[in-house]
Amino acid sequence: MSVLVYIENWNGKFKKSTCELVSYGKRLANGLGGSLTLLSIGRVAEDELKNLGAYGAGKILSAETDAPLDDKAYASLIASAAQNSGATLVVMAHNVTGKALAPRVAVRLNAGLVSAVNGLPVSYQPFVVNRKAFSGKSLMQAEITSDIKVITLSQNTAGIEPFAGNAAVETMDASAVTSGISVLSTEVQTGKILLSEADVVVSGGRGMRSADNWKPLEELAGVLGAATACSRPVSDEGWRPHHEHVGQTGKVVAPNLYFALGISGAIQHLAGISSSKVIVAVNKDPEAPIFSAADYGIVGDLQTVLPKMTEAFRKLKASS
Ligand SMILES: Cc1cc2nc3c(=O)[nH]c(=O)nc-3n(C[C@H](O)[C@H](O)[C@H](O)COP(=O)(O)OP(=O)(O)OC[C@H]3O[C@@H](n4cnc5c(N)ncnc54)[C@H](O)[C@@H]3O)c2cc1C
Repeated sequence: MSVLVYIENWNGKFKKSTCELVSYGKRLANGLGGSLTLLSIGRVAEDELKNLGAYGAGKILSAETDAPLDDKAYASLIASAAQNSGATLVVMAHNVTGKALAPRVAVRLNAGLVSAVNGLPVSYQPFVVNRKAFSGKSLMQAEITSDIKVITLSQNTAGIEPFAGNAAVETMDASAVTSGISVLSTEVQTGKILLSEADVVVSGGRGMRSADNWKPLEELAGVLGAATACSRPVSDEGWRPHHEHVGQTGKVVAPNLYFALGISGAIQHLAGISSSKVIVAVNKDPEAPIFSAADYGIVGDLQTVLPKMTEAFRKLKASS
């Protein structure tokens, strides 16, 4: 049973999450006793593609096109690559792109689809996976019984395992990509760390008390090179812009480090941060639910804890 992994690029570059996806694909292929093929769509330099050899990539199909990301066209390319490479398992990231493409690919391949998969399968035969359910509050097991299967992997749930190997890049004909979309203009956000891509996120809740108190949080974010975020009531109050709101009805983030400052830890907030690798919570209430989700917790008042944290990180950075 061979595996096809769709690898998304951002302006011709891959991210750490791509390495996790490739390494995951390799482990799946090993578990199934088959081979791994990667598919890249867009313009990516050969060296960037070959770097993925260190994570288990053997064969990489590079479909070079300048067409904009168009779900219909991309899904058709991924389905063709799966058919041509004989893949019976297609894997994508559980991000905005993967969530849009996976159902289209599954329909084209007449495949069963399970999204938001958590880590490696529970068993390969039958093919059973854990997936996040109830906004990430619990895990459910799902079996895919169709011959061809499609899954999307939740970020930071499989880890990265290095593999020794060289990747061979093959060009795939992308002339079939005829997009029904033409991009009229693009506005690139500059100077700020994008929340969805940030490695570190510093997030504030109603415990920050008011819009005027945000300076210390921004200072901590500045020292850490982090993106800033907030809970929903904070953006509803207008203390912070809506695009910073994280959770079930806001952005889903998956940083390596998430600071929850004055956030109670409601299930709707946790839904947006459950893929974070390490969660640090600061709250004055020792019974706050956020402490059950956090890896590290500080019980204390933000007004005293936050400046001390910033100072400590500043010193650490200066000495390293
Ligand atoms: C359908 C639906 C969808 C929702 N979607 C979202 C969503 O996407 N994202 C989201 O965030 N919420 C969402 N909510 C709201 C959610 O239920 C919670 O109300 C919200 O997350 C609480 O925000 P908070 O933790 O900032 O505020 P609170 O619950 O008020 O918590 C504030 C915390 O700060 C602590 N605190 C207060 N002062 C200090 C201090 N000086 N120092 C340290 N700690 C202090 C308190 O102990 C408390 O734990 C949704 C709700 C519904 C019904």
